[in-house]
Amino acid sequence: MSMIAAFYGGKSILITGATGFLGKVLMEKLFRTSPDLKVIYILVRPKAGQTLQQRVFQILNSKLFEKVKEVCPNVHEKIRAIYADLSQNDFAISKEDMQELLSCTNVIFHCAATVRFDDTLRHAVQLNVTATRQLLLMASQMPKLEAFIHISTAYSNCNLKHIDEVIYPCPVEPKKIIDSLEWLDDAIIEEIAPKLIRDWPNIYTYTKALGEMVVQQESRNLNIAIIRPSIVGATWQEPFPGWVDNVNGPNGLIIAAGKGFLRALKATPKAVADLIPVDTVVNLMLAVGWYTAVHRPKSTLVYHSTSGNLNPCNWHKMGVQVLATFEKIPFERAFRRPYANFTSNNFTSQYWNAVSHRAPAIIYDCYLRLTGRKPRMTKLMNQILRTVSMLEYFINRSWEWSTYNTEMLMSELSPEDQRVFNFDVRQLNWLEYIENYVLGVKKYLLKEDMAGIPEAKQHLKRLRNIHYLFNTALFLIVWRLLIARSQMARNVWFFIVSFCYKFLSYFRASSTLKV
Ligand SMILES: CCCCCCCCCCCCCCCCCCCCCCCCCCCCCC(=O)SCCNC(=O)CCNC(=O)[C@H](O)C(C)(C)COP(=O)(O)OP(=O)(O)OC[C@H]1O[C@@H](n2cnc3c(N)ncnc32)[C@H](O)[C@@H]1OP(=O)(O)O
Ligand SMILES: NC(=O)C1=CN([C@@H]2O[C@H](COP(=O)(O)OP(=O)(O)OC[C@H]3O[C@@H](n4cnc5c(N)ncnc54)[C@H](OP(=O)(O)O)[C@@H]3O)[C@@H](O)[C@H]2O)C=CC1
Repeated sequence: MSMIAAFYGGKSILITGATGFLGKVLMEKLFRTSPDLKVIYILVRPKAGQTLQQRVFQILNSKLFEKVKEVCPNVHEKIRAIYADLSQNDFAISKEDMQELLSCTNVIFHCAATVRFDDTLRHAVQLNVTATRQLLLMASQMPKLEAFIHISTAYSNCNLKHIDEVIYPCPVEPKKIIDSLEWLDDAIIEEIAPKLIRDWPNIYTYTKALGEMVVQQESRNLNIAIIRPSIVGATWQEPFPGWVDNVNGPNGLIIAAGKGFLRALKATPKAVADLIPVDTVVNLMLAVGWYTAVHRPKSTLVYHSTSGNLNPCNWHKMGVQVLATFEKIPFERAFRRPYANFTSNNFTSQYWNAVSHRAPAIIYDCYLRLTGRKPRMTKLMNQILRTVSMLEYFINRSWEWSTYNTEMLMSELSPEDQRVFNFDVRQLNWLEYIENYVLGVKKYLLKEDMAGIPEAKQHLKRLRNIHYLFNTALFLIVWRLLIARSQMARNVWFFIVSFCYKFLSYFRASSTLKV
């Protein structure tokens, strides 16, 4: 019997960010392994014209939840969506809902955040810092609360090279920042933002670091733990391999590469690609929830959910496997054949951007214009290059994350819990994982049918022929222009032609002699 699964039985669990990538997988696993849990409260806002109920309905009816519905047929009754906007005072939760949350919650998983790298400082602080403080305040008024699990990121201290499982202080107190944002206007905030974030690469990682400090300062006598995942990727094993549902992090790049838009990347091939499957992170979260509630560690423990320390894979290996998978299972209607260069040199990277990205986009847009259609490729390419430039920081560096607490927890689990809540990334086979990942992107993100693979392969063959034809024509045009203008080029040309002619004559003569 799994002790962790039993622990969540009969519990009321509050999840923020349940509609996000991590949150959905967390709910799925909770319902599947502890179907006798009492209720999962989720704080949700209406979005994209959908009501709360419609959003929950959509999640529960997705492929991700197919197994859950077998194990826990009354899952609809066990999920209680509460209207909340985490960027508002008191989260804009009604009095009655707040009362219920305060009196019933046993465990909190705080996943909600803005993960955009370019968010405004005001919004990112509201969500990643102030909302965390507000939730901690609520938690301190919950008499039945046993554990508060805060999800941060392994990159919250990416200004350091070696990162321990401790909370590092930020140069400016979070409280000072929260207070000053109340009276500063937006223009001034954006002006001071670069000075505040110093050597953090973006507002996201900086505000996540502030969020951790808030957790430390406002922990009161709560049982709190912090989990820091690195780059969260598709599911490894559960509920099935390769599930993924948004374009963040590597996902968007895999699409861009598979569709042939992205053919060069400024990356350091030997740098560690610290990906961690989302189900591994969720298993660790549930184990940490149990451990924090049952063992009540004296201080706030930080757990790294990273792979580089235990089972490293670098960007070169990852890139090669991604490309190999595109060969086997290509994406449909690719713009160009998937191919890529990793370069760590600025100049070469600019060159590849011009030749491999911008030029084909401009040529294609000319073609669209000539055929009376609206040009769109240059805009799309600019968008992709902007995204890539935001991610470049993370694919050109390596970090060392210590994992003492995570390993300690692994050793505390019973063999059954180690199996059901496996977060031992040493067992991960990267090649298999990446193949399933790319397949998952194709199936669950692009919604492409496997039956379309032969046609996709045909399309790639056509693209290869167009590529050869285009290159040959380009070569001949350039050469013809050179010959017209330069004596030197003409001499070289005559030399090559006469050499070929002599070679052919010799070859013909020797074969005639043999006969
Ligand atoms: C010797 C070597 C030889 C090598 C040979 C082999 C070479 C092989 C090479 C293979 C080529 C490459 C293959 C790929 C291999 C894998 C590469 C993986 C690289 C992975 C890099 C990952 C780095 C992640 C770092 C994460 C660190 C922190 C982790 C976290 O804690 S949190 C989660 C991270 N958060 C995010 O990822 C959010 C990032 N996104 C943003 O901040 C914003 O979206 C934005 C990028 C700033 C863009 O903002 P905009 O307002 O301009 O646009 P908007 O958001 O509205 O989106 C516009 C459209 O763009 C789409 N889009 C969004 N994100 C991405 C994305 N990541 N990739 C692609 N496209 C994206 C979005 O969907 C919109 O589309 P539309 O709706 O159609 O308009
Ligand atoms: N994905 C990754 O690679 C990594 C993620 N993390 C951390 O994991 C956590 C979850 O990330 P992930 O699931 O990927 O992110 P997503 O962007 O997929 O999910 C974010 C969640 O936060 C919710 N949210 C955002 N703003 C509000 C708001 N104002 N009110 C209510 N809810 C809000 C979103 O709700 P809605 O659906 O309404 O937008 C969504 O449910 C975050 O704390 C992130 O920092 C850490 C390391 C890596």
